[in-house]
Amino acid sequence: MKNPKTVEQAYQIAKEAYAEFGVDTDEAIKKMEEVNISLHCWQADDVGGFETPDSELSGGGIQVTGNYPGKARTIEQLRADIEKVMSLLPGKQRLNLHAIYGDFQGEKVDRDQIEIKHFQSWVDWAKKLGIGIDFNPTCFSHPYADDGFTLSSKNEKHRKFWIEHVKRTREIAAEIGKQLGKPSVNNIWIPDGSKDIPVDRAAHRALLKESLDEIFKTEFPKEYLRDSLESKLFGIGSESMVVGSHEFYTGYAVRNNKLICIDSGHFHPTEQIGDKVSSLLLFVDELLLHISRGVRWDSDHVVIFNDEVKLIAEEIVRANALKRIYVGLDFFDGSMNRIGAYVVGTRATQLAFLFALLEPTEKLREYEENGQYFERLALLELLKTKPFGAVYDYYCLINDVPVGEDYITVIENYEKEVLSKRS
Ligand SMILES: C[C@H](O)[C@H](O)[C@@H](O)C(=O)CO
Ligand SMILES: [Mn+2]
Repeated sequence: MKNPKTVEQAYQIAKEAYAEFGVDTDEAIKKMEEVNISLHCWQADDVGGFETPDSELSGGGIQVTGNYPGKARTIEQLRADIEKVMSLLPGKQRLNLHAIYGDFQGEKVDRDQIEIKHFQSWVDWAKKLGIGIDFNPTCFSHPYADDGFTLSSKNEKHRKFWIEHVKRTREIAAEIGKQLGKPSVNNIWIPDGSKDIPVDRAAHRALLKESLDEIFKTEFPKEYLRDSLESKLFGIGSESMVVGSHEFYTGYAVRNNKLICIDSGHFHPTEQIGDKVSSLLLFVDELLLHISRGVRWDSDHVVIFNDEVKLIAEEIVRANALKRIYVGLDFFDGSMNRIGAYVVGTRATQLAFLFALLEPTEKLREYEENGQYFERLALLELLKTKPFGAVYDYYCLINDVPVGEDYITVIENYEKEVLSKRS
């Protein structure tokens, strides 16, 4: 176990190193309070949900691979897992819930029938923990989504069914926000798309617009509900067209004052997601992030502290926009200890924000304005070798959570004592 004295000493050295650049490490740690990460419930059970005891992800252009033992099979198990994850993370998190994770008590409740009563036990649980809850309609793993279309379906019966589902998720999210005293972000992502070259993109996009107009007819107070729209470039089985493209939702969100959700796994691999932040923030009030890691055709690998995530955090901090950003995660990996995956991914995201908060941005801007480009590049490079790990360790220490590799043993023990005993 890490010796707290050593952690403090390392922090003092780091504090001095950053002070040489005019950066106050205490202030950076304080600012981390504004980085309130929404933990996606679906990493704990491979996006199965609780509609039936054996619910599994199907379709939707997304896929979970791996069969590592210990996935959560009940609400109680999922809550225990999330609480375990939270006990290993500094700062305060939120929970991001999908509509298929209701407390249905063995009753068959179709998606167009869900109500707040199915989520009340989640709200009560969140109240106890003092956390907020975000929400999502689930427009996949359902027979009415099997043909690849939901809100943009040409089948009127199916389209109406999904419109009703999404309307209900907005009502539920608004009630969650009201009861918890923190707005709930209801993020709409639909899988609609086409494997091969479609000829009627226009009709599907017109239908999606019509469906959204109908869904958003009802207004809810902003302090209870935020509406967000998530685009995607392609999915598995929707390689040739996704109806809800980036252009579609950017246009819709700007015109209708909605949040845009940027999922970092949903763009072309050479696109820099961080580059989008300063543009979008000029035209929408707030953004939702789904921090993920795309690897080849998969958009949902466990987040690591890579250049992609670093740039996203840097651009948000440089734009002084932490208060306008909701940070969520979106990855699902069934090939490793799922609790470990959460902690690695969330800590990596926190590390990216802390790294950004430790940047001497004013100095870098000064170099840039003077045309001192070598100096700008040199400083950016030097920052990569500064002791930000010691600052993160100290952040963990003062939050009373395991420092550094200490969390690995805790998770191994949880696996031995809890996860391995699940059937
Ligand atoms: C389960 C989520 O809704 C889903 O991952 C969505 O956010 C997405 O990113 C689909 O690729
Ligand atoms: Mn996503």
